[in-house]
Amino acid sequence: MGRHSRPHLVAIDGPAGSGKSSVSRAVARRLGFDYLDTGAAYRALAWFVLSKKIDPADAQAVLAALAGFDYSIGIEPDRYYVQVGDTVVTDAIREPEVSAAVSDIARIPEVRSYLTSLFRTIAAGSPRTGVVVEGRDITTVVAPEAEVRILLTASEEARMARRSAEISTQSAEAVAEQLRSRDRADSQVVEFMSAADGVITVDSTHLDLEQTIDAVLDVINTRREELA
Ligand SMILES: Nc1ncnc2c1ncn2[C@@H]1O[C@H](COP(=O)(O)OP(=O)(O)OP(=O)(O)O)[C@@H](O)[C@H]1O
Ligand SMILES: Nc1ccn([C@@H]2O[C@H](COP(=O)(O)O)[C@@H](O)[C@H]2O)c(=O)n1
Repeated sequence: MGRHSRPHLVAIDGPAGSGKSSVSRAVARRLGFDYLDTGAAYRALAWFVLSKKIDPADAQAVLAALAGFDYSIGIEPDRYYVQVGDTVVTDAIREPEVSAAVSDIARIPEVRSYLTSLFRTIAAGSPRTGVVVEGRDITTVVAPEAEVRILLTASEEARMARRSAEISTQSAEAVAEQLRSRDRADSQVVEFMSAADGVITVDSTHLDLEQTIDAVLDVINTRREELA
């Protein structure tokens, strides 16, 4: 595919377990777009900080560590990986201790502005015609200019049930409490429970994964027709 001036952006936000990653990746595949998982960078930084025995709540120490944070991510939907230095951390960043530490990292304003500019650089460098970017503040902070902006929601009950179906090493109650407390902490820093002006809500509570992917594709196609 030849170079172009700027890839089209689809911005998707939502709470933990709403289906952002699985839906965004599938949508990117169908559109021939790249897929940028922004939560992976916050998680990778949390992993990096923990690996150095730094307290994630110690903002000064985290910021000092940021200088040595050598991060890379695969944005092709079928070549997804997350790497810090020479270490592939694709699976390690999903471990419960990283999930428990990540909100402390994400509340540090300098971390947010550093990663926001990294996300913009990565998305702008995509050789494809578009990028689906997902996270918590993509529609509002990272890419408020995106052509299509979507808030992907689902009831708390549905999100907990989906997440606990994935995790066999912890009780459903423990998984639910972790999800709830992460959303509570993250909500103090960014707004992702209700849609900002111009952001379209897709509620997947009563949809299965395929239906949700189709609903998001419908929103994208309608919006792109409006803009054409
Ligand atoms: N509409 C849906 N119906 C049923 N299951 C779904 C649906 N959407 C997503 N899932 C499943 O729910 C789980 C959580 O989805 P996913 O990891 O994509 O959420 P997320 O919003 O990226 O979460 P997090 O922010 O915690 O990383 C996955 O197992 C996914 O397959
Ligand atoms: N745009 C974003 C994306 C993520 N975060 C923080 O990272 C955590 C992990 O995100 P997942 O999508 O992988 O669950 C999340 O809990 C937030 O703390 C963020 O702040 N902004």
